[in-house]
Amino acid sequence: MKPSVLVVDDEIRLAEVLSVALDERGFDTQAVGSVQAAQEALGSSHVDIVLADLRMPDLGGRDLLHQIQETRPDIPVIVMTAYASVRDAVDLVKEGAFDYISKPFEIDDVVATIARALKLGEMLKENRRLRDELEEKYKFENLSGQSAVFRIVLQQITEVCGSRATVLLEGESGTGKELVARAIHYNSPRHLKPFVAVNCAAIPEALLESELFGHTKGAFTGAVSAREGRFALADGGTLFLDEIGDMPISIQAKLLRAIQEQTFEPIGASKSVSVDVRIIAATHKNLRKMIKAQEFREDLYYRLNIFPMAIPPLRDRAEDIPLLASQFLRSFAQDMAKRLVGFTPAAEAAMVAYPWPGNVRELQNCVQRAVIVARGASIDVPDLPRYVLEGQPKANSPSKLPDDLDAELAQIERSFILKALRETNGVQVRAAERLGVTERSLWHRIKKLGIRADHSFD
Ligand SMILES: Nc1ncnc2c1ncn2[C@@H]1O[C@H](COP(=O)(O)OP(=O)(O)OP(=O)(O)O)[C@@H](O)[C@H]1O
Repeated sequence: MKPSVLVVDDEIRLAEVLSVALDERGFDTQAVGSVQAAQEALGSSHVDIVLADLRMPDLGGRDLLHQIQETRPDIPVIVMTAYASVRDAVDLVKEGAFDYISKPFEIDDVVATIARALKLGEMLKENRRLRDELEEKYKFENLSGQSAVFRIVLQQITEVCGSRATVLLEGESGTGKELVARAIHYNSPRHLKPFVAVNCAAIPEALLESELFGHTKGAFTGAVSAREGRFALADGGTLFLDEIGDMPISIQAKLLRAIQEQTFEPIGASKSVSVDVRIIAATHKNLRKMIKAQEFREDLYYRLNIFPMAIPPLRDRAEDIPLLASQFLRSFAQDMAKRLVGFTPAAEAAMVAYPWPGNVRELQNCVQRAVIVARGASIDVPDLPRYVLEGQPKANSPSKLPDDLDAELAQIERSFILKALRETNGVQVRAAERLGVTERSLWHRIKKLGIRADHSFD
């Protein structure tokens, strides 16, 4: 396809002459006489490059440049100007125009400038494609779950994503905290700026301060050159501090100041650096307990805990397991080019009943493995890792296979729940505690199994 050029000049004759000359050089050119006409052309046809006259009587080249930057940032704009206005054209280049050409111009110069702009345009389009892909990946529709507890999470993301509020995500490992953090960022006004993640548990204490705040050249042995920290890299965007509970107490004061005042000194620097960074922190540890044990600063906790979100463990939203599992199945089967239609009811029941201590990550790994080993059209019980099945309370005689696994598992679950209710005189909070599940999870199971509240529990 020929590269398409839009020429905008109120002296329409000039625009047309240029257009003919460019067409002869292999371009597909349109000539229009005003900014409004240019906007229409941009809206209705394919345009790679815009050549706009700086001065036009109604809206000028500057207005058009700004509009294109807003709406079509991947289209480079070349400004055409009379010699007397070169200064203004230079200003427009500073404001983001690709280049300027001064009238009267040689057509070869124009073609050379367009060729350079096209290269840039291709790069911008590629960047945009990558960014769209990334945004698509973290759009929060990609956070799957329809259970009531998970809907609360989705609702909270909607509430908080538009603001700059610090978010504290609390939840077990593998529950999706990082995915939630990304969903908040990519749905916030900061989405075009970086999302920078730091796993505080994975970086040795001696390096963490420099990793976060950067250092000057020679600040310490080994600092052979200056390095920007993650705070500076996240400027304008979001800094995700994962495993904040593992942040050494020695760095917590500096972190608190950086969050509070949005300034910090890189190691070895005498001047402060100012940034504009939104913080999302995550932890699987109980920070309140850590405060009591003097392992976490209380002031930092309050600063982080502006908008707390509890990300539920998978066992508390067991009704989401089939949905998540089939999504993972589809994606892994596609990656491995395998034809798999789904799970057998028995395999699904086994997954729903397993408590998934590693949460969604563990489920994802389990499905991946099952997709690899599956030989039939559906994933069946033997395709699941043994631990998923062994995670179930064992049947009376493990060597005897049940004829109906679903019914067998339901029966086992039912008898344990009844036993727990009996031992706690029907007090569900205490029965849930005994069974190591939340009250909500127990309630769902009671409902699913049809255990009546007035049951005698025998
Ligand atoms: N609701 C969800 N829908 C789809 N995929 C999910 C969901 N929650 C988590 N995942 C997937 O599960 C995996 C673990 O999620 P993530 O890394 O966000 O968890 P985490 O809580 O940050 O874990 P850790 O505390 O161990 O860092 C990821 O591959 C993620 O894509």
